[in-house]
Amino acid sequence: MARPKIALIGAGQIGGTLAHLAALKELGDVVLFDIAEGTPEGKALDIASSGPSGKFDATMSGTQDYADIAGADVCIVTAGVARKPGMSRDDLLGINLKVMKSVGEGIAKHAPDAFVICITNPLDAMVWALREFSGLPHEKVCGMAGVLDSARFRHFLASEFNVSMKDVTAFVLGGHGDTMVPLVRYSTVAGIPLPDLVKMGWTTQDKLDAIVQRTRDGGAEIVGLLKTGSAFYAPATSAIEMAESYLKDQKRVLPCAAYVDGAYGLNGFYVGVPTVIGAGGIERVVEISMNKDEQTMFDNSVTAVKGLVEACKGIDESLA
Ligand SMILES: NC(=O)C1=CN([C@@H]2O[C@H](COP(=O)(O)OP(=O)(O)OC[C@H]3O[C@@H](n4cnc5c(N)ncnc54)[C@H](O)[C@@H]3O)[C@@H](O)[C@H]2O)C=CC1
Ligand SMILES: O=C([O-])CC(=O)C(=O)O
Repeated sequence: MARPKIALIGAGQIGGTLAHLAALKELGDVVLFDIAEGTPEGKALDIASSGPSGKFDATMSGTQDYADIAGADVCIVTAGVARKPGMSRDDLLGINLKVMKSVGEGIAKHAPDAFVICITNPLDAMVWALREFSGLPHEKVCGMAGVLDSARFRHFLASEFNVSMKDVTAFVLGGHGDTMVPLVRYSTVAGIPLPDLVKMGWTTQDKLDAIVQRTRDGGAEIVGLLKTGSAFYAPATSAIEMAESYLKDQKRVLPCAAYVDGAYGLNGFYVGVPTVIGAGGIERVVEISMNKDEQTMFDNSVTAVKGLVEACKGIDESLA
């Protein structure tokens, strides 16, 4: 059977890391697409040359021509601009919306059967716009954010408790912005919910609150440290987890920005929710019950994303 084809639209920091991870995990052959001449070709050659020592079989190529993504099984989109210190993700909306238009049209023309994972920020509005521009089925277009935000939460919790990250579960829902919703009640160590761990004296409510806030600020913390761009190792690893679940029909339960139509009282809206990812794409949106506080936080986050979607419609009339 032929290897799957993975098209990476954007060959910058995340795109290059995605290509390397896809190769090391032998998920398929990789095509890197970027408007910056030489960048995708150079990264493809560099990663391909790591194959003999990395011990993988995968072809790598770089291109500026959308025709080369033809027949891709998965497209992961990182094309656009990343923020710098002092900026919010939302400041990227105008510039990255234009990029989503050309990417959406390119995918629609050359890889209409692909499972598309958008990473470009501001994530929830960009994945909505990318779906609109591409016209692909909603279940085949999603956004990566919840896996990353949950991974950060798990990392901080594991450090606090001095336990393996493997035994920590966490769910972060809502939009990928300041209003994201780390769900403490649904986050556990070996199945024990965090509120119980506070009662058991493993940590204090104040420390847990600080970890929740650090999770919300996780992207900005790294932007402040790097100064020239934003996080890329963890974002790429998170998207690869989603791509792998699709390609291998693993049916992983992963939080991602998915089209929600009916669940959570939403009618046709992209926001971070738990999903099942398998060969059908987003096969299911998992609706969990929320208490009053959680619902209020989720509603605030939905309102923030709605504002960004409206801003997109104001910029590009074809979206209105
Ligand atoms: N959803 C999430 O959780 C996260 C999202 N991000 C976002 O991902 C995006 C990419 O981040 P990085 O890879 O660090 O940025 P980067 O600047 O390293 O790479 C972006 C690449 O996109 C290319 N590009 C620009 N316009 C293009 C177009 N029209 N067509 C094709 N390629 C184009 C650029 O030449 C550049 O190589 C940013 O918007 C960033 O904010 C970053 C981290 C996490
Ligand atoms: O913070 C940023 O600009 C990039 C991002 O979305 C993240 O790392 O969570």
